[in-house]
Amino acid sequence: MKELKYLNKYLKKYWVKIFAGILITIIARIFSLVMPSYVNKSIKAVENYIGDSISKSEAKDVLLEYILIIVGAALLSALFTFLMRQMIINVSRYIEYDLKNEVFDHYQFLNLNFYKRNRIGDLMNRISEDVGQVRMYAGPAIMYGIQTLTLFVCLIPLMFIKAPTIAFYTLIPLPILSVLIYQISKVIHKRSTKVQEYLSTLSTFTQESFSGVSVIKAYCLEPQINAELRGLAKEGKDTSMDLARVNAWFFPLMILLIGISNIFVIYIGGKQYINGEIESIGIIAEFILYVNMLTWPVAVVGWLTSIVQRAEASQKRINEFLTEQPTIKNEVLEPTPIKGKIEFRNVTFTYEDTEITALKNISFTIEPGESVAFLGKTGSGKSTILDLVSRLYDVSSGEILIDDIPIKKLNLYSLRSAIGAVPQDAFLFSDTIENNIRFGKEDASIDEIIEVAKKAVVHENIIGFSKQYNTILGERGITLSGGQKQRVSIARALLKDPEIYLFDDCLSAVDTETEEEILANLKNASTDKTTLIVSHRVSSAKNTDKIIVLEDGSILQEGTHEQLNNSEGYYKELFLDQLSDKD
Ligand SMILES: Nc1ncnc2c1ncn2[C@@H]1O[C@H](COP(=O)(O)OP(=O)(O)OP(=O)(O)O)[C@@H](O)[C@H]1O
Repeated sequence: MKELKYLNKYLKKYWVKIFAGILITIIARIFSLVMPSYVNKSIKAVENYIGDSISKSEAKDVLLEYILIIVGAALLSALFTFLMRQMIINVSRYIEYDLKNEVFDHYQFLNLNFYKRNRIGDLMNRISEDVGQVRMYAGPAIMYGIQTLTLFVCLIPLMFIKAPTIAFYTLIPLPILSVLIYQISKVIHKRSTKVQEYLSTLSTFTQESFSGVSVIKAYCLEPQINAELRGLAKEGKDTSMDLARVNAWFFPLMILLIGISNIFVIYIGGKQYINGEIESIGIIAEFILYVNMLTWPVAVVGWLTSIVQRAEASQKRINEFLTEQPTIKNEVLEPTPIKGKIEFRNVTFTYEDTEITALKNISFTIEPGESVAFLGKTGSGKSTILDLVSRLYDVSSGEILIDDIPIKKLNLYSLRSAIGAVPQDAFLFSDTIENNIRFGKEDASIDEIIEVAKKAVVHENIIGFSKQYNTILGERGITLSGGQKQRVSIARALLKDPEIYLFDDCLSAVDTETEEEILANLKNASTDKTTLIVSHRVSSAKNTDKIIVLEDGSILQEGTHEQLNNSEGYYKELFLDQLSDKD
């Protein structure tokens, strides 16, 4: 229960509802206890009539009164049971909602490293499956727990008062039932976890097969994929059958043990009646009803134990993530305005997970409003520089200053709000094109969106779609070409109108003519903005104020297009190469 203590704050938050729910549960149970004793009384009244102790009309009156009491108590019990579910089950839904929000909010705060260390499927599982298991503790477990406790506390003494011998024999099979249900629940849990695991393997496999269908077709891999799927399906069938087999024991076992209890009641009760130890046969009927009332709660004891164990395991998994602290923290609460000067002082950066030192003792300064291009072979560290400017990572040694202030002394949100980043793999949400661009500025008008789309040279493409800016992208809609995606992503950054632009090789998928048009527009849009452009093409770099060529994490060359073109080296070779390609 150590891990589940985490939920106490939510239980406190909803204590009034929970308390009311508990009271209502107790009342509902007490009303349900009325019926068996009135069934007994009714049978006794019939016996009295048969034995001529009361007249027919007296018997009729008494029976009518008892029936009304039974019906009234049943209705009240039903009403309170309804209210009980409304209270306690609703609370568990509120807690589930709060916990999901808390976990999701926390995920948002964690660094990129966290996402690299953990699989997306696992993150999703903890927020859905695990929170669902925890809800079972916060709702049904509390509800059934109170219900069972109330019933035990009220009913068992009552049974012993009414007929101790029958009560003793009736109760013998019930603890056995409880233990058996607990054991079965444990096996069910183990096997259903296996089924869950299998389902996630199957969905990953099918999702990959559908996403990679063009590769599968091109390489004629259909027979292999089918064979693999058949293998998986057989595994799935076997695990599900295992689960079904153990599930099948649940109800027969319950019925068997109720049956045994009922036989005890009839046998022992019958014997006692014959011997005159109990005054009416009605008591046997009353006890049969008690047995049936007790069966589910007794079974629930075993079930609840396994629910609580599962919830504990799930909360442990949730807590593992909730206690994870982001390494990149905002340490400055008040907003810090950003002008756009960027300085790297002897910056070295090593990725923790791969231990690759992507930048080695790099220094450079970019003045506000300057544009700088970063060139170099793949893996030379260009994108890493941009990630460090956004403070997606903190440097391993050295220092980054923005407007002459160490980056850690800036408000993280002010910094990121002042940056318009266009990543290498443009990511677009499964939403309309309009909303994807609006991401850059939530209150932007459609005219503003069209204006930036024009600057990113994607407007013509968009109006070519039948639904134009309302075209849905992604799985539910159309797939944009690589170049179109990049340009929508550029439009999004332009709409943000930030102080610093970070363009990470974001024109690689557009032809050189469009590239030039976009670059000219970007130049106009970003005259007073600090602009960092990562590229493999000289065409993207030649009009910038400065070019930095990287090699293996170090600066190889630095200067303007003219300066670098007039000296031998990587840049000049690249320029000549690309010039001849263009020709
Ligand atoms: N998130 C990451 N985790 C671990 N290692 C990384 C990560 N990103 C990049 N690296 C490694 O750091 C080095 C520099 O990568 P970076 O992406 O900065 O290069 P790049 O010059 O932008 O390359 P490209 O031109 O291919 O985009 C590479 O060796 C790469 O494998």
